[in-house]
Amino acid sequence: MQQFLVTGGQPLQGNVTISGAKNAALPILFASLLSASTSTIRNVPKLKDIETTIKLLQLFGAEVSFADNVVTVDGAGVNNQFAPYELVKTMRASILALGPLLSRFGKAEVSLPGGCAIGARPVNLHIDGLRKMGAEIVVENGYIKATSKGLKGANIIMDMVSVTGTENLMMAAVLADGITTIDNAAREPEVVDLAVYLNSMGAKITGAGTDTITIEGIKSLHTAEHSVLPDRIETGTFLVAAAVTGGDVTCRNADPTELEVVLEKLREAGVEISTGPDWIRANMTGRQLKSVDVKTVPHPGFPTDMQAQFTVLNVVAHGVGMVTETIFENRFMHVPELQRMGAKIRLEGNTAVCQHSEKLLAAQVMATDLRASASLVIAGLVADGTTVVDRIYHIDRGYEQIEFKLKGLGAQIERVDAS
Ligand SMILES: CC(=O)N[C@H]1[C@@H](OP(=O)(O)OP(=O)(O)OC[C@H]2O[C@@H](n3ccc(=O)[nH]c3=O)[C@H](O)[C@@H]2O)O[C@H](CO)[C@@H](O)[C@@H]1O
Ligand SMILES: C=C(OP(=O)(O)O)C(=O)O
Repeated sequence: MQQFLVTGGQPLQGNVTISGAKNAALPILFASLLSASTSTIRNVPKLKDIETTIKLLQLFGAEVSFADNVVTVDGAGVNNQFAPYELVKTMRASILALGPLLSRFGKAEVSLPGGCAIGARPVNLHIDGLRKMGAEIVVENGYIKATSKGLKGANIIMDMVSVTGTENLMMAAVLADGITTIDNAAREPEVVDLAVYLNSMGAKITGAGTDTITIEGIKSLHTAEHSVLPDRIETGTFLVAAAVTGGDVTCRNADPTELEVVLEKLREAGVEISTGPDWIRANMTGRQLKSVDVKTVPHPGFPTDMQAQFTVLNVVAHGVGMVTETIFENRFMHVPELQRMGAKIRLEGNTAVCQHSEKLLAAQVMATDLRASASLVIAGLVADGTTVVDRIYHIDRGYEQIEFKLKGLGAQIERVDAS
């Protein structure tokens, strides 16, 4: 197992290039299963989750190549609709195989993803929506077994806003007979990027980015080319790292329109934020960080995937900041680890009350999930001494070459094999 050794004290300075968004690339790769033609997808980040997805696509019978952040998928040979637990358990987004396989082949068997560190994360909304479209679904022996004699368009009202739920149903509806509407749909930029990709393959989707998405089913999809949108969470993570280290960082290949709330919160925290069409600069030189209250909600509100990073920001900042998590029931696993570094945080229900902590001190800490890992690395960048972050396979799920990017900004961080 590998660890990061992070030595604090260096303000981050310079430019960093943002990768394509994991949470857009994953559904887009699964969507390529809907077509028997070849898709070319650019700006795909080289991540563990992408490797897992490619393994799954190959297992289904697709021909896939991945080089220089470009993936090509030829779906002509897909002849297997079984997603085994061994692969699914490492990546929840594997559930996104369900809609496309069922829609194109009339059958799919996908392992239940199971719970994870941040919460139970059930998939009932995916299943209910597909049933509304006429699928027969049983859940037994840990697998979702779905069949259909041809999905039919339906009016689906989602009980809760679900990102992958919306994506799964949107993909399934593309080849269904008739018109599907998804109400209370997720409005995340990654949902929009998936719709843009599907439409470039010939799908008829309108309303993505609003809470009602309409999909007119068609018979088949054709070849397509698409470039994945920039990763707003990776961008936000680097901006927070710049803020807490008192640095000056410009994120290149970033999209400021994707993370307006985060930028507003950073401004409120005293960070000088400037933006251009494809860059965002966070300058903290000579400024004092102030605590901010954040509450996670579905897009366009404050993203849960930035919550752990803002917890660290509030520990470094002056004042008391309340971080409230409303999306996942167990997304404060980073708190006890940050406390080991001297962070003054008190958990009150689903709120972390974060107090300015004079000094963070290096410690051995354990990453428990993707964004928790990012928060521990950020804390290490400001702590006195060398922090050891264990279980960094979590961070490799979602951050492309994070240590090289951080080193490029002057950080002291090394990847080592755990002794
Ligand atoms: C691969 C991907 O895109 N992952 C993102 C996606 O996860 P994901 O799509 O899994 O998250 P959801 O939007 O589905 O989850 C939101 C809430 O709805 C609940 N729920 C969801 C589905 C369901 O069938 N039943 C149910 O109760 C979940 O437990 C959670 O409490 O959106 C999350 C919320 O922005 C992000 O943190 C993840 O990074
Ligand atoms: C929770 C996340 O991802 P996933 O849904 O893939 O677990 C995340 O990206 O922060």
